[in-house]
Amino acid sequence: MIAENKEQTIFHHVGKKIMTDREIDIVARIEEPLIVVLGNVLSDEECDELIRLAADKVKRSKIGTTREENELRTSSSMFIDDSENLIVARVKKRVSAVMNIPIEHGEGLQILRYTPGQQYRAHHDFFSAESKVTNNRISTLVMYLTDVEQGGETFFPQLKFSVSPRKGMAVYFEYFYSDQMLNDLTLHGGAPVVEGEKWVATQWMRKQSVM
Ligand SMILES: O=C(O)CCC(=O)C(=O)O
Ligand SMILES: [Fe+2]
Repeated sequence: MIAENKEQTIFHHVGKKIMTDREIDIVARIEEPLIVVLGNVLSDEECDELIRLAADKVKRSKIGTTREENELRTSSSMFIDDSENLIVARVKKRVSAVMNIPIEHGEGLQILRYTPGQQYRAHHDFFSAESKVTNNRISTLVMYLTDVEQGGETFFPQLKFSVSPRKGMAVYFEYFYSDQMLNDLTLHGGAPVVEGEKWVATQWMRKQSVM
């Protein structure tokens, strides 16, 4: 039974499909906090193109890419701001429809690459109250651009839940609840890759437009 006092969510899709320019599958969901596993979000070609754009960017210049030195995240990351690119524009439009938030609230697509041993320790995507950030993040879509032979799961330790990376699939979650405890439960990380390479594209949405 769904409790009457269930909190409002941003994600409004029901049933098993989301109709965008692509038919996306709602594979599984946890209700509070809302976590949704999605299938068929990106085509193989779109995944490959996002990886190519990111790899290209690393090669062209070291600007825009950071090899993380801290303990929290050991992967490499870069933002794709290639709005000229037709595939990027199409993906962003789809992502906005899935997340039910205008793309102007998005920070741009962040591409992360993990090689064996690399990981993203458990963290929250929102900024803490002490950070004084006024336009905080409210939701996340992590899209998997590769299959990973072993390891690399997105894990939610408080919920004892994890998602295995699968090319073209994604995991969505949001943390814009009035009950801060629900937001805190969205603690998550990327488990160390054991074998293979893991690439993801993350879209974070903010409460207000960033443009
Ligand atoms: O790599 C993952 O599975 C998680 C990525 C993540 O937490 C993020 O990009 O904020
Ligand atoms: Fe995260």
